[in-house]
Amino acid sequence: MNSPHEINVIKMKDVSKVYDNGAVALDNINISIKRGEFVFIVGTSGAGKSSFIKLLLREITPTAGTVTINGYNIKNMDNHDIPYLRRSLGVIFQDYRLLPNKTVYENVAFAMRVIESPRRLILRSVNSVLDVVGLREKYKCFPNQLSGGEQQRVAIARAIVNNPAIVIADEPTGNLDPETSWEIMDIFQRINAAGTTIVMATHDKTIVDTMQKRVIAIENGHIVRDESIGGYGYEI
Ligand SMILES: Nc1ncnc2c1ncn2[C@@H]1O[C@H](COP(=O)(O)OP(=O)(O)OP(=O)(O)O)[C@@H](O)[C@H]1O
Repeated sequence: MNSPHEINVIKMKDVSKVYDNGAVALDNINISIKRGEFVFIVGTSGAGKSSFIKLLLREITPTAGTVTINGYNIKNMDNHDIPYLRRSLGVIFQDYRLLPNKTVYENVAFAMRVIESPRRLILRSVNSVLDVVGLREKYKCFPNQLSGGEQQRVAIARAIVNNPAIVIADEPTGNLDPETSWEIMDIFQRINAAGTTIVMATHDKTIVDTMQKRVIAIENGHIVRDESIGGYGYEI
């Protein structure tokens, strides 16, 4: 079922994830994230953050309960709905994951080619998102000719080029120095201000404490805190 006007773009109801070896990564999680929210996911190592993110990306399915993303129940989806779900999500990782032998332009355009967007639309959209991340002049560069921060900006451009409802970022500033991290956060703020929901897992205390956004803290597979304006909450 696709309900693009649903207010909750992410919903987890009584969700548990138990891996094959018996490890309980998530235990009875209940959350709703509304369209346009900016949410930090925090927690100590092994708390369950990656499992939470993997559920959102449908890399794993819940052992129990229901995960609904942009109106799709990720567990019992029709095959023809899967590309639509993917299109409603933009994903950014700590290690950028760019294609090394493609230029900046081609890395971003690739996300549109795989969904068979028309060439003219690709040209217009890629130029427009390269403007958003401030990399229009570097469109011909290859990833190894860019700094870490620039590579992450390409990854952001690629994540947003298909206009997703939700951007999921897993430790996007984990490899970056503080100043560059703030450049990335400025871009996220702008994307969020334009209406995109952002869910970001992070260990960066300064960023979480400064941004004053919703914070969901996970510990031992449980949500131990969910504050609409929160802080990091852990000593580092
Ligand atoms: N594929 C797997 N098979 C078995 N157990 C797993 C698997 N992935 C994670 N786990 C276990 O599930 C629990 C939660 O792990 P998860 O990776 O979600 O934590 P995390 O909060 O992302 O940690 P980190 O911050 O270190 O990445 C841990 O006890 C982990 O050992």
